[in-house]
Amino acid sequence: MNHNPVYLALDLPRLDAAEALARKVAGHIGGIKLGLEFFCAHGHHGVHELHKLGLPIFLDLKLHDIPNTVAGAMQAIHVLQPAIVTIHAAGGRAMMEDAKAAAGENCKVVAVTVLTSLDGDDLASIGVNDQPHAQALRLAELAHSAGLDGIVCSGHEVGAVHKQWKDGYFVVPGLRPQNGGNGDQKRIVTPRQARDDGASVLVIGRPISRAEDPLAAARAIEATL
Ligand SMILES: O=C(O)c1cc(=O)[nH]c(=O)n1[C@@H]1O[C@H](COP(=O)(O)O)[C@@H](O)[C@H]1O
Repeated sequence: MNHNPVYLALDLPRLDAAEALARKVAGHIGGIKLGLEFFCAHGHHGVHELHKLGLPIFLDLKLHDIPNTVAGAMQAIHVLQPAIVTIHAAGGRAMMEDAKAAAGENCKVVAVTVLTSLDGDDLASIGVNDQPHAQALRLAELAHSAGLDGIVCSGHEVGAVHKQWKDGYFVVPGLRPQNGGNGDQKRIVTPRQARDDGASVLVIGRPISRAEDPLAAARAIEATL
């Protein structure tokens, strides 16, 4: 049986609504991604509740602080048994090394390179003069050398990153089916293209959660993979 690479991003303010949505599409996704909105609202309790569905949990906390603080945060979430946790590659090598060392045993630690909501102009405005592609590759190399399991990047970069890091674990958000609107995302591809280019995990939120019929949307995405 093929492993379903889709992790549903549950960016919803209400716990009952998040649980209901996850339950509805559970047969058509491979895991659940709980991010800042969910974690700030529902914390450990919310994660324990979603664990009841029996799907792997991706805790997208995008940690970015001094090494000691990030390592402490990683230890504090062992009890939640996440399958994947995100940190920011821009936190630097020492932060990434210490985060990995502090992670639970079966937890993949992946570093966000360049957010999919940013383009070249956004990078220039924060003093990064490279385009997203070059910056994502640079941070991927740093994450690799720091001993992480993989990175988060857009579908525009995943093919190139895959070529330089053969056994990396690549999380790709910013996915839109053929007929989907961008919203706040600037570097998007289709789920199928990201998978074909080497994505290990496809993060999909609004194309399912905001669809008129989320179950039909999840099924339609699954059928393209
Ligand atoms: O780390 C992430 O998951 C992430 C990184 C990134 O560069 N871009 C990005 O959109 N995400 C997350 O992926 C999800 C995308 O949601 P949708 O745009 O609704 O599919 C959100 O939960 C974001 O927090």
